[in-house]
Amino acid sequence: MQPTWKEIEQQAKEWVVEAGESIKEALEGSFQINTKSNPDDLVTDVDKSTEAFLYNQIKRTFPNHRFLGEEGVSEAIEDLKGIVWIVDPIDGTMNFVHQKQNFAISIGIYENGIGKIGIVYDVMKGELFHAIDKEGLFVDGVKLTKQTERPLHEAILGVNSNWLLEDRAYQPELVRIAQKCRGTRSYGSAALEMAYVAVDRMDAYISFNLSPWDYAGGAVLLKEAGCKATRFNNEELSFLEKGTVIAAKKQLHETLVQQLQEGSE
Ligand SMILES: Nc1nc2c(ncn2[C@@H]2O[C@H](COP(=O)(O)O)[C@@H](O)[C@H]2O)c(=O)[nH]1
Ligand SMILES: [Mg+2]
Ligand SMILES: [Mg+2]
Repeated sequence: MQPTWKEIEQQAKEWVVEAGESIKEALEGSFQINTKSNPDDLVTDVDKSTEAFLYNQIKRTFPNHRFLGEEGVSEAIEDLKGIVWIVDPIDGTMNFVHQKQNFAISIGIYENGIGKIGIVYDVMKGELFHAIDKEGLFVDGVKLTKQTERPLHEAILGVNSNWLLEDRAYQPELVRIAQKCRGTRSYGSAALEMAYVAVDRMDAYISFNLSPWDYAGGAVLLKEAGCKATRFNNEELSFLEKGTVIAAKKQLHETLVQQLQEGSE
């Protein structure tokens, strides 16, 4: 008999907490640090061992489920058919290495491309953001029901200052948006920043260059919070390709997409 989404979510939550304990132990010792696409794109053997732990648990327990992870522990996948676990074992590796905090384990479980379960676990704070499709958003088992829409001038916006300084597409529009909002914040973990929008600690999060595993978990949390997460051009997020992300309360999302589109015309 197929497990229920509740049973799958419960199992996934247990695994992320167990993985978090191993990550905390690793932080007390030494670990290997390497780089990937550029000198600032860090990866450690803890990222890889965490992904391997989650992959092995999933394949042992749900053998017909598929896996898409950042560190390539499993074979690559070209489609989202069936049930796919999209996993970032440590989102915010730079923070893990430099700060030993402000990082998360992120899991999005998708069925034929539709988000069914989202889990973002702040390992050092022990804060677990979780959601099942159509069942609401929870933090550590407590359901969140309140979401406040705020206009741009009253909004806290999650944006990395790099996007405002570098000569990038949309840079003038992003500067104008940053000038209009109440304040900006940057935590260096898309998974955490999308969870913060979902639980109303920020009103929007904007980023270039994110991978599906950075946002697959947060996208489900945001859907259950009644928020919206799309590409800058309002197209749906792809869970197979990198790209831009705007995650926000619904009305603010519309404002932000409009302001970005106005500038790009
Ligand atoms: N300043 C930049 N930050 C980036 C970029 N791409 C992603 N990010 C942020 O870092 C983490 C990377 O995730 P990890 O799993 O590799 O630690 C991601 O969540 C974003 O917050 C970038 O090009 N520049
Ligand atoms: Mg990541
Ligand atoms: Mg990662």
